[in-house]
Amino acid sequence: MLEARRLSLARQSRQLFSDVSFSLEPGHALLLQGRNGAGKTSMLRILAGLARPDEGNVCWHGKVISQSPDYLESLLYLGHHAAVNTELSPTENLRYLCALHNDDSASIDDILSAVGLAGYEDIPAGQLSAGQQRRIALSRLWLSSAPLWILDEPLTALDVRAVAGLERRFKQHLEDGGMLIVTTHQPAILPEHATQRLELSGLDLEAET
Ligand SMILES: Nc1ncnc2c1ncn2[C@@H]1O[C@H](COP(=O)(O)OP(=O)(O)OP(=O)(O)O)[C@@H](O)[C@H]1O
Repeated sequence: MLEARRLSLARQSRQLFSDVSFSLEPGHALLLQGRNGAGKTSMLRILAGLARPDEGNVCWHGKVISQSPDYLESLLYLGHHAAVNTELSPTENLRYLCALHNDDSASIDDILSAVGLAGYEDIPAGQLSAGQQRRIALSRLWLSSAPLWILDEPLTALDVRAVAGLERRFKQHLEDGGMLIVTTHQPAILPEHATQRLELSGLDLEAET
């Protein structure tokens, strides 16, 4: 189980969020919402252990994540600019990812087909469209066995078919007992019954309206 305990963060003398707590159980998703600049990415980075809050902490199975050596192995984090080597083809990018995940069993062709890149396997990623490059990055979701996925705007640049494929992958991950924390402007992609919502108001932004 993942627990956020009384998280607070200020940036550029603005309080982004204050005293935020939640817990996430296996099989459940958390949808993080809020307008531009509200602090969603900042929150995701804290939950992934990439940044520290001003106050509060994040616990994984009851232990603070900085003292939980297995946390990073349990986590798949995909940021805004998910890493894709633009000089390598989709197949080569996936070979590299397989090596990273110590996975020699994955069928690269099957994964590329699942993410809709059949026919583009051997073209350098730099010559592919933004959405096709995004699909390469998202193929990590087919490779990883990490129980906790933290994804920052994963649907950016994706077309309707790719979004549908991702929706199926999310559903399967949750049914397998995985957990998902995600920011997206298309909340319908998440199963309603297994999803909790957390709205970040970007506290001082409220005063601007
Ligand atoms: N490392 C940093 N140093 C200073 N300010 C930062 C830093 N990271 C984020 N901020 C500021 O914190 C605020 C929240 O940024 P954040 O990226 O978390 O928002 P967001 O909700 O993800 O926005 P968007 O929907 O536009 O992606 C912004 O005003 C941003 O300028």
